[in-house]
Amino acid sequence: MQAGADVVLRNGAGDEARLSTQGAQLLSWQPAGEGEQLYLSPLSRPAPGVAVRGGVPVCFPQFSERGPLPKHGFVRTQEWQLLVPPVPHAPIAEARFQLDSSMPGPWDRAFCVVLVARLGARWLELELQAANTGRTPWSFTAALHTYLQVGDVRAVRIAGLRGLDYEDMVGGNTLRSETEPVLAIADETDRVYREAARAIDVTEPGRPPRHVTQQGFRDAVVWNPGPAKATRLGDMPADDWPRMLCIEAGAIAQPVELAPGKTWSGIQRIALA
Ligand SMILES: O=P(O)(O)OC[C@H]1O[C@@H](O)[C@H](O)[C@@H](O)[C@@H]1O
Repeated sequence: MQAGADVVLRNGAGDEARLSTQGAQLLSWQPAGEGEQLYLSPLSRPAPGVAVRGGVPVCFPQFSERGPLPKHGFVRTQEWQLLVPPVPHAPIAEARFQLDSSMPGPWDRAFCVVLVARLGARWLELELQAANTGRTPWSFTAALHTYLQVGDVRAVRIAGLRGLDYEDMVGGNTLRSETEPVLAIADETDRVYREAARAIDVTEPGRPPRHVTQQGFRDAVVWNPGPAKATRLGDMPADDWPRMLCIEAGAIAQPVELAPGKTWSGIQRIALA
């Protein structure tokens, strides 16, 4: 069964992005004159309630398995409402999606989440807003789970993480400190870098460098399943692991507490050099 409707953003510079109303998930970003920037698994079969492997899934109100809800929360498999459709050829094309607790779901909190996608010339920004529309406080963790498309992850260099503490989920969940000025990926990597306020630069031969910044989100995740885990994912070709690299903006190590009537916002922006 078909899931979600496509929403296309086109700006005056000729850049294009495509999102789905299922999960308000960004699926494609193609700046004018450049190739596709996001990885989307050819084995992903969109269907109601099924997560799509690739693009930018929105993880809310739970990151990964750090709580009782389904992994990465439930909004990535829900149908969102397109609030403001994009205006074609504007200098910055924008679309706005919303999901709230008026529909019964697995989380008994009164909430409203909004995802704003903004497409500028050679940059793309996603903003996640969360509002407590009820009378009792609640807390959440969240992430914008960005799958960058890369030629070969083993040739990619990731700069900007040195000096940060990170939770190493591959190395038995230990807390370590990043000593490398530049990170290279050779095998499974699954790390939550804390207080990642600095820019992360992703460079590889034959592609313009990608400059990833974030606001509101305190943590950043670097994830690649590596060859062994990739064979167990089921919705991605096993030999595609070198073609993707997740650089995620997250509110993870310290859950965000939201009082009644309050709103939180977090942004991830990717710019091509
Ligand atoms: O397979 P999923 O549910 O989309 O999750 C993918 C990965 O998402 C990452 O954010 C997590 O750090 C990994 O631990 C996890 O495996």
